[in-house]
Amino acid sequence: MGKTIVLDHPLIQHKLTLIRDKNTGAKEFRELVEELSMLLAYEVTRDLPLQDVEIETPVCKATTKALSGKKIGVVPILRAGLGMVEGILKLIPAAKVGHVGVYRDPETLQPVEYFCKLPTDIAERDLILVDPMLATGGSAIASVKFLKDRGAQNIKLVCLVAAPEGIEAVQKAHPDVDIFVAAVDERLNDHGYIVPGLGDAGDRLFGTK
Ligand SMILES: O=P(O)(O)OC[C@H]1O[C@H](OP(=O)(O)OP(=O)(O)O)[C@H](O)[C@@H]1O
Ligand SMILES: O=c1cc[nH]c(=O)[nH]1
Ligand SMILES: [Mg+2]
Repeated sequence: MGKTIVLDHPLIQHKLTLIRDKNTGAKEFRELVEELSMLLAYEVTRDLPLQDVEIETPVCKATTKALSGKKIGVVPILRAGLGMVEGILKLIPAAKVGHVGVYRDPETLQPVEYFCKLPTDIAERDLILVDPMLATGGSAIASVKFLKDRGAQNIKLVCLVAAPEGIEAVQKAHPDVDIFVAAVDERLNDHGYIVPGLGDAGDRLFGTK
């Protein structure tokens, strides 16, 4: 079974409260999602491999650590996942970015796939799949399958707010995928929205409501 890691650092909890507030406008919402993504990325990349490098400090020669160059891919689930990309790229600028387009049908809540553009060497990369919201889990499950069908083997799912139902569904469908979240909320409402949640992340990021 994949692990679910809840990242409850005080800075993360504080910024989450700000984006949950319905009075937070699109500009501040976008900035906070970027900052939160950066804070999550710090923990998500904790297991990146290092190698010894020889350098010379102003004082002496030294053997120190540097990233060994593991290939990473960041894959946002369109649209809302786009809001998380810049924050992660600030920490790992060499990562390549793939895009998976999935929206949730508002009536059936079933995921509808409409776009996919991935780096050609996707199978060699460790992937960080990002979406602010994990509700029923349908979109994330379909996106992980998308990536696996194209050869991806090592996928981490990174979300801001998750419902217990969504976590359980992803763990069941893809037990090899670890999930990193800033908060696990109470439940889903009758319309499949996370309670208390933050509303529709895509609409709040892009001002489409
Ligand atoms: O876990 P699920 O029940 O599948 O719901 C979560 C999905 O819903 C939202 O996307 P939405 O369909 O609103 O598309 P958008 O990002 O284009 O707004 C959200 O960003 C997730 O992708
Ligand atoms: O609460 C929710 C559920 C799905 N998608 C969102 O953007 N928010
Ligand atoms: Mg949306």
